[in-house]
Amino acid sequence: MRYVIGVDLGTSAVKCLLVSEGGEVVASASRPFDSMRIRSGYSEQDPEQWVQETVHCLQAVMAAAGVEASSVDGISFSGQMHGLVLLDEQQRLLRPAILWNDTRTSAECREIEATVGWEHLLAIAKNPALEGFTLPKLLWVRKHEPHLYDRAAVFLLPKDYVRFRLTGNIHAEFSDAAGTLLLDIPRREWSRELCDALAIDRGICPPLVESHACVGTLLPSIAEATGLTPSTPVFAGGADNACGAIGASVLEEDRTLCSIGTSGVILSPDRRERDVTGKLHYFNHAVPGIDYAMGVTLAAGQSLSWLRKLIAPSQSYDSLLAPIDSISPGAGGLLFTPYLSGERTPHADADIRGSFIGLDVSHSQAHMVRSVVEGITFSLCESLAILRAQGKSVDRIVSIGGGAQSETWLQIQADIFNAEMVSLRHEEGPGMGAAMLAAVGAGWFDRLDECAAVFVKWGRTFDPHPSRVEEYRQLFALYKEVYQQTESLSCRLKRFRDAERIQSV
Ligand SMILES: Nc1ncnc2c1ncn2[C@@H]1O[C@H](COP(=O)(O)OP(=O)(O)O)[C@@H](O)[C@H]1O
Ligand SMILES: O=C(CO)[C@@H](O)[C@H](O)COP(=O)(O)O
Repeated sequence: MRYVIGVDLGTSAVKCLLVSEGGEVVASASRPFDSMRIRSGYSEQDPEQWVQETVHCLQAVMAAAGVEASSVDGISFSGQMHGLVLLDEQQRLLRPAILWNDTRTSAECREIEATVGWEHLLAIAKNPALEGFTLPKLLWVRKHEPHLYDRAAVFLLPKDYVRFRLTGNIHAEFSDAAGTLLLDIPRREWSRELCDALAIDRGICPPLVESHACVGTLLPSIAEATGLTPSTPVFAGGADNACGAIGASVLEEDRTLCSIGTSGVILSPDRRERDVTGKLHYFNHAVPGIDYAMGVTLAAGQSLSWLRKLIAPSQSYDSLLAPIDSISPGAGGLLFTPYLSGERTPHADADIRGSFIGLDVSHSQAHMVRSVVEGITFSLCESLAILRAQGKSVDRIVSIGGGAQSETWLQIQADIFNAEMVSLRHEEGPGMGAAMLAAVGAGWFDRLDECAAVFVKWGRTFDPHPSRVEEYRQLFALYKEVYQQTESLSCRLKRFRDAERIQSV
């Protein structure tokens, strides 16, 4: 039997999967990370911790599976998007990584828009300047930490840094590069025009390769630490949302994905540039020749993990969600907006913050949990509504991520989205897409759709229930008003939030 390994560098953890030729997960391992939030809006992680925990997980899957190291035909990666990792001439880290959910860069976003122009930016990078993207972070470091910026020789995205440390080779691939705002998406090259306009040395951008390209083999020290052989081929991989889509067989325009991890995503492949108006993100897929449109809720699963940590830290997600099944849509008149770290879609607003509206003395913990689950799903429904308004008919959605582990939540997704929800038989997350990129890179299959036909195994289907669809239609209209009503309040509360504080989440 032959195997491949998919590594998913998530925000809350790294997960490694050892996958057989039949697409079965033979062994898996996961190790959690913390994020550092030294101020409101800041979010950083230590890239060294990513490397250590990845090596630990690789060692754990090899030990658990007990397979010959020589039977592993390749490793590939999926990773949290947009994070900035800066290296000096000696390829040493200059500072902690600034993550996708860090929103300190509003001033830099305005600077990019003013210098490049909105239309021009959309023509080249296909996206507006958003705080989470990599380019504004680079400009922030240049402005606030010039002593570090001056020493920067190259920037990397999170999974590309881990892959570099495992192979010694520096690369980026298109699906993640698209989320930097420095890629000329139509030309598939780092944008000379954007670099020149913003006075960025194009030499700081890493060389670009395809997602299934072989970029080297394991360093001897890594092979020894993990139990793999130094000749194991390593393939570039993709952005976590692209890999999540691959692992769920969302490869063509007729499919749509809902992913609820730390963030939440509605993603649909696109060959026609239906949305390059900046309402949704528009990125290269890790599937050759196709792009995708995507809307992002910054704190999706994170809103639930935040609530659990506050009110029931010892409860599992399963037991936290068990009582919400007996509560009706609308959680007894309680609405939640998940803007815990600002928002991206449909409100590109770093200053908005979340709210519970309608708290009543009769509300229990279960009402709060249900309203958080509903609020996250309403937020994703706003992205879905944009896709539908652009003419995409969405009747069936594949649901992945931590949020797809709960049947109650899957039914709520069906009722709020008014679409049939399909889960995967084994919810493995984007690591499966990474394993599939390794399987194609290793030559097991010529194309990802051929691989998907073998690897992707469907789970249960959840149909929308007409009466609940109607109730949620009415609640969704109220939910959408909460942003309008709280926007100015959130803005005026900002100076109180900005009081410095140190915490880890
Ligand atoms: N059993 C569960 N039921 C419902 N939600 C869950 C469950 N397990 C995890 N989650 C949600 O999924 C989130 C983690 O999803 P995951 O895909 O593992 O995250 P990431 O890839 O961003 O690190 C948690 O924050 C939580 O909100
Ligand atoms: O910023 C985005 C997409 O634009 C996020 O989706 C990150 O890619 C993090 O993903 P998760 O850790 O939630 O999977």
